[in-house]
Amino acid sequence: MVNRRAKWLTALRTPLGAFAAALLVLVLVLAVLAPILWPGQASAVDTNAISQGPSAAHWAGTDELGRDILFRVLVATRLSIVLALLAMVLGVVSGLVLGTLPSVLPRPLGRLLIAAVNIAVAFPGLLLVLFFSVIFGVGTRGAVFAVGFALAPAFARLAQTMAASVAGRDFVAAARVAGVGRIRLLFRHVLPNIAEPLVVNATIGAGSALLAFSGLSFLGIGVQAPDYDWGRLLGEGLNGIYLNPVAALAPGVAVVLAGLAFNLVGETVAGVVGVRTRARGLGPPPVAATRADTPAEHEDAVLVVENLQVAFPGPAGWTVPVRGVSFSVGAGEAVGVVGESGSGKSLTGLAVSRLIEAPGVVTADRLEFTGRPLLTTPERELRGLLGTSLAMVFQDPMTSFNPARRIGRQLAEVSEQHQGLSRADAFARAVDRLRAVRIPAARRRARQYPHEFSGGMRQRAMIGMGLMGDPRLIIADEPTTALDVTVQRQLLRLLARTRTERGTAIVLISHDIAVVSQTCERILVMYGGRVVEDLPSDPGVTPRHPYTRALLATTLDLETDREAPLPVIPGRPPEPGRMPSGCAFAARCPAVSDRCRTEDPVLERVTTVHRVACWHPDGSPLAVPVKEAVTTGGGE
Ligand SMILES: Nc1ncnc2c1ncn2[C@@H]1O[C@H](COP(=O)(O)OP(=O)(O)OP(=O)(O)O)[C@@H](O)[C@H]1O
Repeated sequence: MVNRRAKWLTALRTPLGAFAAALLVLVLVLAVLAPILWPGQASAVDTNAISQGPSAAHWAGTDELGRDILFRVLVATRLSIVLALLAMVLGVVSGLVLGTLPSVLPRPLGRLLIAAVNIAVAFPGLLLVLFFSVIFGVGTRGAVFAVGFALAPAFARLAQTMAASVAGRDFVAAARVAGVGRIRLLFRHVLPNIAEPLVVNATIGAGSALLAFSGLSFLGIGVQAPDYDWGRLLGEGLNGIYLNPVAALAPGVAVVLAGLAFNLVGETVAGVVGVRTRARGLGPPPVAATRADTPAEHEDAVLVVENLQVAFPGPAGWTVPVRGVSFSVGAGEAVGVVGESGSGKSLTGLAVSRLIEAPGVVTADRLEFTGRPLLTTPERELRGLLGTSLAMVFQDPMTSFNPARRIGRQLAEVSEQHQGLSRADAFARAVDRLRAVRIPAARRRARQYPHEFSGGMRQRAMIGMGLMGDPRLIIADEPTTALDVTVQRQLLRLLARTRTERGTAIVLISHDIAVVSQTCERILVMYGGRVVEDLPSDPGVTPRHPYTRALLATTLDLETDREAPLPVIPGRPPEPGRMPSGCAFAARCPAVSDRCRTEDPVLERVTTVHRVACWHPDGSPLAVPVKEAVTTGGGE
C-alpha cells in the first residue's frame, strides 16, 4: 500500500504526470462549475453583436444569435465530458462481457463470439460509429450507444487476450482442481488480475470517446439543439469560419485539451501500475564501501570478482541485495555457492553473466572473466565473449528454451551468431553437442520442440547449448531443483564430466549444501548479500562460521532421526533493505557478542585456502568437515 502510494507520488512529480493531472483536474472542475457559474452568459442573446470576432467583451467572439462563444464552450464542458464518460463506460462494460464470456460459455459458442469480436476489431472505429448511429438513430442517446458499442470490440479483444493469459496460470489451474466454478473463477481469479491494464485502457478510451462523440455532434447526428456540446459548437463555428475563425477554434482546442488530459492520465497510470520503478529522483546508487576482505587468489583465474555490489531502486530508496562479494574461480575449478533463499546467490551469478537489467546497477572493484573486464568492455565485444566462453544453466528447464522453436535450431543459433557457421554446419554441431550431453537419438531430438523433452533432457540440452562454443565457465543456478533425485544425479555427473573432459570451470549455485559438496571442491557460503565463508569441501577442513555449521546441521541424512522434529535455523535472514549495521547473522547466531551487533566482520584468511567473516570463528567449530557432515545427496 505504502509502495503504491509512493509510486503515485513519484509519477505525479514527473513533468508529464503533473501536467496530465493538472489538465484533468481543470477539465473536471470546469465540467462541474461552468454550468453553475455561467449559464446566463452562455445563453444570453445579443442581437447587437451577431457573429462578431473576438473583442474585449467577447474573447472568442459571438455566434449567429450574438451569444458569447467562450462561455458556451466552457458550459459545454459538462455535457461533452459526461457523454464521453457514459460512452466509455458502456464500451468497457460491453467489451468486458464480450471478452470474458468465451471462458464461461460452451466452447463452440465461445469460439463464435471470439470470431465475431475479431471481425468487429478489423473494421475502422469511425465506420463502426457511423454504422451504430444509423442503427440507434440521431440524437444524444443514439450517439452514446453508437460510440459505446464502437469502443466495445477493442476492449473485448484486450480482455480476451489478458483473460486467456491469466487462465493459463497455475493458480487458476489450482482453483479449477479445487472445484471452483467457471463464473466464480472469472470474478475471483481472472478479473482482479486484468483490472489494472483495463483501467489504464479505459482512461485512454475516454479520450477516444470524446473525439468520436464530438465528431458525431459535428456531423449533426449527435447532440441536438437546444443542447450543445463541443462537437456541435465546432460545427456551428465552422459555418461562420470566414467571419470568426475563433468560433471554430475554441471548441476545437477544448476537445484537444480534454482528449489530451485523458490520454496523458492513462499513460501516467500505465507507468504506475505496469512499469518498473525508475531510478529517477533517487539519486545515484550507493557506492560500495571498499571492503578489507582478503581476496581469494588464483594464478589462472577464469573469473575474478572483487567487491561486487548489485543495487535496485525501490520506492523507499536503493536496496542492495549483493553487498561486496569477492571470490575467484580457477580454470577447471568447481565452486559451489550456497545460502538460504534471498542471500544473493542468483544475483551474483546474473551479475557475472551481465544479465542484471536496468534499473538494477552492478558495480565492482574488479569483475573480470578470462582476464577481460566485464563492466567496461563494450557491449558488442562482450556478447561475443560471453556467447562463446560462458554458459548459463537456469533452474526452470521449462522456461530456458523458446517454446516456439526447435531445440536444434536454438542451439545452432549460437554457432551461427558467434562462430559464423552456415545453417547446416551449425545444426550438425548442435546434433553433435546433444550427443555429447547424452541425449538419445540426438538427430531426431534436435528437430523436436522443448515441450517434447523431459525436464532432465531440457537441462542437458541447456548444457549442450553452452557447449556450442568453447565455454571456460558454466554457471548453473539451481539446475537440479526442479528434477527428481535420479535425474539430478545424472545431471551433476554430466557437469562433472564436462569439467574433466574440457577443463571448464563450474559455479554451481544451490540452496542445498549436500548437492554442492558432492560436486564442488570449494564452497562459498553466502548470507545477507555477502560471502561469509569460503572453504574447501575437503575432508580435513572444518567449517568455522556459525552459519555454515547451522546449514550443515539442517541437512538430512539417512541416519536422521525420523521421529525428531526437522532441524531448522531459528529466525529469518534480514531483508536486503534492512541490513543491520553489524554482522547480518548476529540476530540468529548462537555465538553472538556485542561486537557482532555493531561491527561487520570482513572475510579473513584462516588458512591459505579458507576464508571466514566472523568475529568468533573458533567458537565450537563443527567436529567434521562439510563432506563428512553430508552423507547423502547427488554424487558423481
Ligand atoms: N529485480 C529485483 N529488484 C529488487 N530486489 C531484487 C530483485 N531481484 C532480486 N531481488 C532481491 O535480492 C535478494 C536476493 O535475491 P537472489 O535471487 O539473488 O536470492 P537467492 O539467494 O538466489 O535466493 P533463491 O534461492 O530464492 O533464488 C532477494 O531478497 C530479492 O528479493
